Amino acid sequence: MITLTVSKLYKSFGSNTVFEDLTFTNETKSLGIAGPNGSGKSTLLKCLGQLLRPSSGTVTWDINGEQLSNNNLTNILGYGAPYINLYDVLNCRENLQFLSNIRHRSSDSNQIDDWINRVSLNEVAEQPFGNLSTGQQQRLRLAAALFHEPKILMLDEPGSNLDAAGRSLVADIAESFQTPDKMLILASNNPDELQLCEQIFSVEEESLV
Ligand SMILES: Nc1ncnc2c1ncn2[C@@H]1O[C@H](COP(=O)(O)OP(=O)(O)OP(=O)(O)O)[C@@H](O)[C@H]1O
Repeated sequence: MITLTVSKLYKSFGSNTVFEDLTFTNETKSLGIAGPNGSGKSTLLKCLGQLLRPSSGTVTWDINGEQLSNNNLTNILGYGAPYINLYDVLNCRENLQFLSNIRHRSSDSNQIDDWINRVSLNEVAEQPFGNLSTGQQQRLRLAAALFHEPKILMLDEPGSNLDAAGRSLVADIAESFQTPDKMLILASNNPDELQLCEQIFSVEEESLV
């Protein structure tokens, strides 16, 4: 079981306070982060995923009752978002292979092919990322977040630019995280995506709703 504990989290950019004193615990398998444009969903998700340092406060991860050593999420986190850039000049397979190399994992080649198929990019697998359509790029971002089989998955607006089949893929991915040893955190202002989650945190109301 994974437990996320957020305590007195505060983040500002200069004089712009995005949120202050956020305190909550999530033990459910899937947490949605809701709120209108500019309310701080991405900023909170980045703080939870250690992409951004909070101005103050703490984010703590416990797995099966034990705090994660150094709170280090590196090998257990998958993060998919429009602002996670892949390399334009590398093709789909090369981008995933590059990520695998920097994670020092040698066992990923089957997962790479598997995920390229699962996101239906097999026909463009040899195309440079920069030549893909925006929806195809979003599909590769999902594969990049998932092929190393993370325990914690964070998705920011996962359905953006996706067609009906792509949105259904996101629902399948969310479903696959509904097990006690995993946690999905999904930031969105799309009610259909938020419905995939067991519990919702509103950044506007600064509380679980
Ligand atoms: N790197 C940054 N530097 C300065 N201000 C920032 C930065 N990132 C976000 N902000 C500000 O923080 C606030 C929250 O932005 P954030 O992107 O977290 O909102 P959001 O709820 O995810 O919005 P959207 O629904 O449009 O994606 C906004 O006022 C934004 O201008």
